[in-house]
Amino acid sequence: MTTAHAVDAVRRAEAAADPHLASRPAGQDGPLMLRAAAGLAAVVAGEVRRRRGRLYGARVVLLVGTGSNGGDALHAGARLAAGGAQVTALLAGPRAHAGGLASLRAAGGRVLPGAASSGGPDRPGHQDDDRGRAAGASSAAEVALSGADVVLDGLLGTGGRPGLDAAAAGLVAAVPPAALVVAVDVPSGVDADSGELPRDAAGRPSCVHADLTVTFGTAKPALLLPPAARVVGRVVVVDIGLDPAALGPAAVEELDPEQAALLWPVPGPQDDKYSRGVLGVVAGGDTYTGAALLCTTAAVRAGAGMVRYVGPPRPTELVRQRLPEVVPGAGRVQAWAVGSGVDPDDDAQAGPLAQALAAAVDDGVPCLLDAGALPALAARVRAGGPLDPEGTAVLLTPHAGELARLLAELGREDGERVERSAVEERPLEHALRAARATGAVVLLKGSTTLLATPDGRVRAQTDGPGWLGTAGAGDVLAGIAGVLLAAGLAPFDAGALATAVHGRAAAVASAGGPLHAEAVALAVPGVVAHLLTRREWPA
Ligand SMILES: NC(=O)C1=CN([C@@H]2O[C@H](COP(=O)(O)OP(=O)(O)OC[C@H]3O[C@@H](n4cnc5c(N)ncnc54)[C@H](O)[C@@H]3O)[C@@H](O)[C@H]2O)[C@@H](O)CC1
Ligand SMILES: Nc1ncnc2c1ncn2[C@@H]1O[C@H](COP(=O)(O)OP(=O)(O)O)[C@@H](O)[C@H]1O
Ligand SMILES: [K+]
Repeated sequence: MTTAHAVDAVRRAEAAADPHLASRPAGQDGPLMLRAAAGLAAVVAGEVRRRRGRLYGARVVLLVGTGSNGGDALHAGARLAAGGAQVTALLAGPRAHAGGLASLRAAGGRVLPGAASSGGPDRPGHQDDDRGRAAGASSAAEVALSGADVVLDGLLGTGGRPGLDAAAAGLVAAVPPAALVVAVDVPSGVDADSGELPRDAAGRPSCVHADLTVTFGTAKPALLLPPAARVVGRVVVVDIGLDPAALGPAAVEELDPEQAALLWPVPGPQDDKYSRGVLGVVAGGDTYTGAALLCTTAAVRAGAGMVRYVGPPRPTELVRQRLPEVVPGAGRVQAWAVGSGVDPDDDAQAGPLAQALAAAVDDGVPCLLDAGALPALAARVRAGGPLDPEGTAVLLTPHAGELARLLAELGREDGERVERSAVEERPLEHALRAARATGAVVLLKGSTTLLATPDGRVRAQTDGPGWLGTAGAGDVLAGIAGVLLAAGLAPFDAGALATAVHGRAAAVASAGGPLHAEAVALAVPGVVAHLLTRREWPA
């Protein structure tokens, strides 16, 4: 499991690991920063050697803010300079970390003012110009950056307020596209705890876009969470000697292949189709017949003991023709997956949908509620309050637009409006809110899919290629997750595992090019076989 811890928890663990942390005089840096810098330098040196053969002569530019994040970059820069790299530090602020500066200078590195508006490294360069645009980099900084092979972003770490000031933004804008951008601890500008990306006046994310993030002790939540996950690149965690017990429980988790393989239900000799789990599907209708096919195909391919399809004659006939394994009509099930491609005004599907919801609420039958089933849930919660998370196993699978509508529906009496854009900008806040308000586990779909429980546990999965954003992909996810619910997995596990397998199946179906939703469903058995036999995802 990849885990991330909140900034507060990291600070407590750092204080526990180094009791002298707060009292050390400037310039005398303790073991934690020196380990962080050593680990950072080793990762960067390895990456440079992989790319250009050797570290000697590589042009490394450090973007240095005023805090300890800049200190890490400067100490790492000193090590890289000692290894033969040409290292230039560009100072974004009026001061920089004393110990780091001394060590870089001693190793032969250069130190330059970064911002155009600053007269020297000792003068502030923070003012926005009168239109609020970035102040731009100094000409010396522009020259240094234009030839950089590697840029280390040490502007802001866990002590940073979200967003870049004008001086920092000017430096970041001058980073050449070909340079390898390595974020120190977190890409500067992101909100380390929430994963939110502040925007500049033109609406663009005001943060560093990294190819690689080297983080210390444990990942920070933003490295796993949407929307920040898309600006962090590959994440490498450097061990700096923090005690896991001092870190406490993770704020965010991501399933890795070992966990996924352990969770995936494997039938034994004692099993039959009923013990493995029967999934009932209420999906599609006379309009969206495809949703019925995609959801049931995914369920069959994900290894359901049995799939029952409930719907009007036209989709039922299509399912019967294409999937001889599927049993038409309602009956006993171990879980329901309902709502994918169901028009909330479809009278034919309203009855089965309501029955599945009632079975979930009254009898605790596990239930996935997607798309067209979400309004019925909102109505149920408005009438009867949140579901009991102990007595029910309900997984909601909205995309951002559906989550906005669900929250608006739940807050209708208060006249609340929730825009899709607000969910996209602050997905963690909205997913947690929906989980608390409904008593269900919320799976918020997107390029990074977020899972939140009513008691505040969070997982984030970034497994699929952008090609997965295609019509019907959500119906396939519902089929996979439904099978896992029917096999007895808790909604939080079923949702995360289904998301991971769905994303990896999309990668296989895509092989770098376009895919269609059915191909994702068809790729599921191969991905699961690979996972179970090798404990890793297919390449
Ligand atoms: N404390 C420790 O034990 C360790 C800390 N480490 C490093 O220290 C970092 C945290 O250092 P700090 O707490 O000094 O914080 P930062 O280095 O993140 O920055 C804090 C400084 O930046 C200024 N600032 C904050 N937001 C700003 C913004 N938006 N624009 C301009 N200036 C802004 C603040 O006034 C402050 O001077 C970590 O991310 C990590 O890189 C590592 O060396 C590992 C050990
Ligand atoms: N940019 C993206 N990168 C990776 N996966 C994505 C991206 N956009 C969407 N997805 C995934 O594709 C699926 C789309 O589901 P959904 O929005 O319900 O579409 P539909 O209703 O057409 O099936 C979700 O699993 C989502 O996580
Ligand atoms: K940084």
